[in-house]
Amino acid sequence: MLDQRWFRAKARGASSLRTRRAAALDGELVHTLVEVDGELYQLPLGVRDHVPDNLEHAVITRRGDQAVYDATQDPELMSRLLTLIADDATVEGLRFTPENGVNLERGLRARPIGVEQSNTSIVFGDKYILKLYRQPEPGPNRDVDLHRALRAAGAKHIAAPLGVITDGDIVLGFLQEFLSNAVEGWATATASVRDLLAEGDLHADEVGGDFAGEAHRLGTAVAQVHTALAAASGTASATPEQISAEVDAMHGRLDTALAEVPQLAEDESLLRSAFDALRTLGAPLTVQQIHADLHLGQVLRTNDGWVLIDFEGEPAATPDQRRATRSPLRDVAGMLRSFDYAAFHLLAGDEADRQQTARAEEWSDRNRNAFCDGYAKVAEDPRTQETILRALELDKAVYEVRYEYHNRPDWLPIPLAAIRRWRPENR
Ligand SMILES: Nc1ncnc2c1ncn2[C@@H]1O[C@H](COP(=O)(O)OP(=O)(O)O)[C@@H](O)[C@H]1O
Ligand SMILES: O=P(O)(O)O[C@H]1O[C@H](CO)[C@@H](O[C@H]2O[C@H](CO)[C@@H](O)[C@H](O)[C@H]2O)[C@H](O)[C@H]1O
Repeated sequence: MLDQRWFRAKARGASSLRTRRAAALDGELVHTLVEVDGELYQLPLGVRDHVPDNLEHAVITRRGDQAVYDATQDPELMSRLLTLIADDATVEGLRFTPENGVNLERGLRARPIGVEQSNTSIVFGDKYILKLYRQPEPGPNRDVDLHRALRAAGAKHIAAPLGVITDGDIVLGFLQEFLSNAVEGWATATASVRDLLAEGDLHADEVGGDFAGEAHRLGTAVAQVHTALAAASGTASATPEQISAEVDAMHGRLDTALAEVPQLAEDESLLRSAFDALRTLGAPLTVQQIHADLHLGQVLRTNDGWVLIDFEGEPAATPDQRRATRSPLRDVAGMLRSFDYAAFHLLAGDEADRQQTARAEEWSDRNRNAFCDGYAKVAEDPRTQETILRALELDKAVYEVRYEYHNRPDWLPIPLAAIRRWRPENR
């Protein structure tokens, strides 16, 4: 577990492991929930006498002739989960439930999605994708609930929810429509930047891979999802106490980042005054349910348009924090930061080449503006709320500084440079 991306407490390690529940779904598939230092993890296990060569990498332990291995890597065992959902089955207290009115196709070949993520996802044929939550929590599951609410509101721009696996009030798995012709926003955006940087003499609007049309459509899609979420679960005006608590939280996140990343110190006062400016906003701040972890890796471009995925919320947030209503501008800020990342990630770690830096800035400005233009077709133009947007972008950049410091130190200059671009002499 310590080697897996989904094991969140890597830095801390693990000192105790306890099996909370083990359910034999059949002779070879054993569903387990284990507690590591009090935190719950989902581990579907395969148990076989003879493990085929292509599953050797998944073996966890052997008991005599029997091997115990990570069942998510075994297409045959995963296909059984789809059959159980299609059958609306209950086995050993686990419920496998299709969404109302959904008839699932059985017998589709399963394959793990293959990318290391916070959870483990399995694709069935080219039709369905099942996300197994590695750290499932008792109580409402935001990803499932918001997909259902958006579906009920007739929202486009999401993948249809098709079924769930539950254990009492714990959602273990979420089956959705698989968008087989989709490509991730991050891949298409960065391909566009690569085209631009390869063409030293051309501007962002002159190269074949210009992304502005896509950024515009993406802005419209995000605003439509916000409008649908507002219709489904309402909006409110944040009280002065709520705003104050949010500003305090921003300062708290900054305190933590400053203690860990010395390079952030020179911009401390810029950051603090951007956060404090929220305390004296002249206008009300509207809050509602939002995506809450939006970036170019959370959007897929299909033949029909953009789709937002993964409504779990911020990875590090507590369940209560995830359920809280937030300003939709937080999602906008996340996406604006992502355009900045896409523009500058190819240059991270290199000596600054002025021409390429200028091109990357141009790409970022062009696509950030196109996104806001697209958003403004459906909802209020985010750029009219400059103070809020600045504070939210900087708060996200502070989060990213810590994230990169711990996970991808080569990319640390990306959020640090973004913060520096807010210095008055650089505006
Ligand atoms: N409905 C879908 N159709 C096609 N691909 C998807 C779909 N949902 C997720 N994916 C792919 O699976 C990856 C992981 O999904 P995500 O919901 O972000 O899981 P995690 O919580 O593990 O990050 C995504 O980055 C995307 O490439
Ligand atoms: O795993 P999550 O998708 O919940 O998010 C975490 O990892 C992201 C990186 O995969 C990280 O995003 C940062 O890098 C992205 C490019 O890889 C960029 O598009 C985002 O704008 C940037 O924030 C995210 O912050 C982290 O929570």
